[in-house]
Amino acid sequence: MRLSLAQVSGLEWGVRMNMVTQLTPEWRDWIRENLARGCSAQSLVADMVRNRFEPAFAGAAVHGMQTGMAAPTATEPRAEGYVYETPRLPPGNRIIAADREVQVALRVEQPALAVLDGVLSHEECDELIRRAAAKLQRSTIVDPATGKHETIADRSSEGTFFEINADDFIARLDRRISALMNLPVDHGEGLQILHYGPGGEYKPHFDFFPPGDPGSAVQMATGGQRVSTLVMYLNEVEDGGATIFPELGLSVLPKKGSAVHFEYTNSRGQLDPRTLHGGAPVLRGEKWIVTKWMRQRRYGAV
Ligand SMILES: O=C(O)CCC(=O)C(=O)O
Ligand SMILES: [Fe+2]
Repeated sequence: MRLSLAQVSGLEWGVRMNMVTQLTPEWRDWIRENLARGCSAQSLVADMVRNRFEPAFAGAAVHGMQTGMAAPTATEPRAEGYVYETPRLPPGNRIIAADREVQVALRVEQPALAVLDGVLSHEECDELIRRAAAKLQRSTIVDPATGKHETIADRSSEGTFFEINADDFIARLDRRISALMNLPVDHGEGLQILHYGPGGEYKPHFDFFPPGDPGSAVQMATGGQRVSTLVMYLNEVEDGGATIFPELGLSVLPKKGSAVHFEYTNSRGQLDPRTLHGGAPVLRGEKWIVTKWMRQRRYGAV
């Protein structure tokens, strides 16, 4: 059973400003069939935008299905494409992550996703907010065409980041997160802090770089593709602000010190389109998160 985006996050989410941000099964089939016929992703996105799809959503949907369909071999399940391997996140009800014991609250197998409690202490959450508030800037995303960071309307939040091992406090968190995500510290991008005020949201997107976009090559030149994400919640949100997974009908509600972890690049380099996700609008209060993205290879000097 899959819930539609509208059911997951309220009616204003599915059709926003008269723009469509959800896929019916008919549109899904249309994309799949046209990609199989050899139509370019660009032409499909253009057709969708003419049919009132929100451009960023259309791009993410087409690229997601394209990567999900990419390079299957005779032994792989053709319909789904993505081959699920042993999750990187360690098994068990509790995970010892360097200096802290983390509780697993929920696991999903496909995609490999888990909700984790107690990743950060409340004091650590407060300290991260205090440090970030001092240097907040408007968030940027990677422009698909140029690979440059641009401010866009789809992501109404402010953010800042901390270099890997910036100081003892950040280094301790980087080590803990690396143990939890089961990848070396130097595969990680610097911790990224985001702040959403009332109405702030992050529309559904993929964290991996879409393979067809010219800008992705720029992003992937160092460290390769992103492989997994840990979104940690730094405060309690009065209402709204869930991390939503439209393909799963799953909403993860923010809880101070908890996190959601998901994996989307396997050892073959395939990308899992089921990890489409977004930050639903904050209805009341504010939302602070800190995100860690891990790469296939060494990303930065440590
Ligand atoms: O705000 C959220 O819950 C999701 C954030 C997110 O998707 C990201 O940081 O990549
Ligand atoms: Fe994301």
